[in-house]
Amino acid sequence: MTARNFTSLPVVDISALGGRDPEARARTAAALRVAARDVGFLYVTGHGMAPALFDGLLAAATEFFARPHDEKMQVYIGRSSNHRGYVPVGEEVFYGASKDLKEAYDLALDLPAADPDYLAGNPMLGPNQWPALPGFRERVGAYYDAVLAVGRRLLQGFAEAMGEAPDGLDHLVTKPPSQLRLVHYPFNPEAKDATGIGAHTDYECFTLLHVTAPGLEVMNGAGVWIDVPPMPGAFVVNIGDMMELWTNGAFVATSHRVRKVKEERYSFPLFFNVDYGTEVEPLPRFVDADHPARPGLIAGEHLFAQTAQSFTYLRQRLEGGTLKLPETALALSSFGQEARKKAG
Ligand SMILES: O=C(O)CCC(=O)C(=O)O
Ligand SMILES: [Fe+2]
Repeated sequence: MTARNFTSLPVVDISALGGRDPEARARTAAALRVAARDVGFLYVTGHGMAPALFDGLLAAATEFFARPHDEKMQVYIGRSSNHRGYVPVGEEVFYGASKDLKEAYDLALDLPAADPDYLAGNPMLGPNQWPALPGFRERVGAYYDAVLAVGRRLLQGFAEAMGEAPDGLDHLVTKPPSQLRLVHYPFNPEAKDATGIGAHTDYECFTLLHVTAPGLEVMNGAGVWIDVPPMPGAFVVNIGDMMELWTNGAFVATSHRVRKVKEERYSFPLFFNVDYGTEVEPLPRFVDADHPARPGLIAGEHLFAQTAQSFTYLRQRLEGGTLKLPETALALSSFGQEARKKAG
């Protein structure tokens, strides 16, 4: 078995990140580098998040998804200009045209309505749409703040793993379009062939995922789907498109999917991103004659372009001409193993 033909995920304890012991930090960064290069997915322990935050998030999500459809549609994502709110079953269609069997509630950094980027029409930045459920905003907001702080520490570990100074990327994260999704996969015994979520890579730097049940599968270098069961107390972390690009493909944005669920399932990915306007291009140390630099991208435009191609309400705005894709927009599945397969 070569390292890229992994059959399980590495586990990395990140408690040394942000600490005072540079050697322990460097060992953590080295472990992150191996995991990012050989697998693109890992379990992260030692993150320090209190269990009550997960419990509060799950309770809030359970209450929200149990509300009647009409009530959830009061915060329908298509009512927002910055991609926040309720995503009903069937709204999202991934590459390969699988209609996912899931509903979601999407939020991100909760900016004031007076934020200049929001007022200027940025499609990803601005305020959240909050449902009128007592305690929802408090519990979900507390989780968001805590997981984003873990993400900032992890970014320092990945920066060092890429050969940068640990704080070398911090200045790129001042107002990031880092989205938290509350995803509910209902159990449907009738569904014969529905995937929970079609195969894809994540569009940001990396993802911190908390799930309640098995179902996630990741593709290894041989194209074989590997099960990723939840590990209690650990985050599942995966490399996204931006880190694949910074490393010119040395780190892999590993394709993943959720197969048809055998039980009701909740999942909570936090997609950690850099600021909307960040120009991401391969770092020079990853470029040589055998590895020519891939074209760069604007982080937020990439996120928006990918999102706009997979959400029905945005595709309708594109078709209706009220919305335009950025000029640099790539097709879906331009990263990860699927892209490698397409390239032959
Ligand atoms: O539900 C999961 O386990 C993964 C969800 C996911 O991959 C995503 O939302 O991007
Ligand atoms: Fe994903």
